[in-house]
Amino acid sequence: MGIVEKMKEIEEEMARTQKNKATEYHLGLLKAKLARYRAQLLEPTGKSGKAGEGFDVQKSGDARVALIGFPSVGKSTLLSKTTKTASETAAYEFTTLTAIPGVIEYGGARIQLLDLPGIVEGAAQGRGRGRQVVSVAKTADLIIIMLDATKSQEQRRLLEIELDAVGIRLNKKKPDVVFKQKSAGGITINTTVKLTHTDEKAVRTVLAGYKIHNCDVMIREDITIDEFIDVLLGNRKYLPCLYVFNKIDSISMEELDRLANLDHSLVISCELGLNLDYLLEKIWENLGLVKVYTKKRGVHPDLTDPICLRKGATIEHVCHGIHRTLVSNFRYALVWGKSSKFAPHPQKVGLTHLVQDDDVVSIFTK
Ligand SMILES: Nc1nc2c(ncn2[C@@H]2O[C@H](COP(=O)(O)OP(=O)(O)OP(=O)(O)O)[C@@H](O)[C@H]2O)c(=O)[nH]1
Ligand SMILES: [K+]
Ligand SMILES: [Mg+2]
Repeated sequence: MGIVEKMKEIEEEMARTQKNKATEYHLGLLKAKLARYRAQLLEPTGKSGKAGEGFDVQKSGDARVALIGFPSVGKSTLLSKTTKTASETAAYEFTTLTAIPGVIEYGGARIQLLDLPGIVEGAAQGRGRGRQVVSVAKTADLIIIMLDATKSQEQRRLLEIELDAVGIRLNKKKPDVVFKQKSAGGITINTTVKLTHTDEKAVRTVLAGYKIHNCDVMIREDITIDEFIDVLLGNRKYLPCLYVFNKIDSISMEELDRLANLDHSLVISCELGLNLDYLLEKIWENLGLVKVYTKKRGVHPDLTDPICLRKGATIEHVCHGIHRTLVSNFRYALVWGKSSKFAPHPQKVGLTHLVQDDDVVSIFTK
């Protein structure tokens, strides 16, 4: 029996099993088993390139955004409208058959936008090019789930299931759980909050399911058992996601209003170019990019060519952005802007200083 069939059997058994106190642990075990099979399913199967890479597209620029959606929702139209790259668009499904990268230039950043083939239900299990598509999604810094505003809302849930199946968690933080495996000493479970979605026994059952008999677990958040399994497996990707409803030229104002107000959602029309600027703004915001301008002694900062960094970046990252060897000759830096505690005056800082958006930085070397 192949993995997909085995998974199907477990899913069927889970569906058959009534959910109550008595079956909770059995269901927990089944869930753990299912998650293990899913992981196996995603193991690379030999020749087709790098592990889980899917399509062979080089990452470039400051961040990568992946366009995920059913066929013909307008993904390629969006790429063609927001970048200099043209991707074939047509009224028929599966027009796009491979990954097509374009570059969005925004706020001094170069953001790689990946147009991808449309995916269908069962993509994660290998239907169509779905598995490749969802693998590429895992390499992105932001996912755009593109939806056809004229079609049923069911689309969104189906896409979420596909991404979930490959370990992508959308708009979620990594659960606050510390898990440490040991070679002896049994299982210790500590909790700092009251668990309302699961309990210690369920956690122990799952650990048994993974044949883990010695470990320390510290739970610092009211997690579900699924979230605990995520921590255990460890290879989950927690990514921001924007739900973009396209083709609003073809829906009523009431419907438009409703969609625009959903969480993490916005509405656009690629065809009419409606709201595309707002989309770019939201992409920037959700990527959490920070731009820093550099300044040489005695001259004005170069405002045309910022260095783009991730939120949480330090002066050390700025140095790397300028030159590879700068860090080894580093003496101190002066920073102007939001991160200077003497703003509007500069602050003298070291390599570990956190920079903020729009800071100006001067590096002084030995
Ligand atoms: N009404 C309307 N149609 C649009 C809009 N954007 C795209 N379309 C149309 O939708 C159809 C599909 O567009 P594509 O860009 O090829 O869609 P896709 O998601 O890339 O499709 P696949 O590559 O097949 O997965 C084309 O006929 C487009 O002209 C829009 O904003 N409004
Ligand atoms: K199409
Ligand atoms: Mg396309």
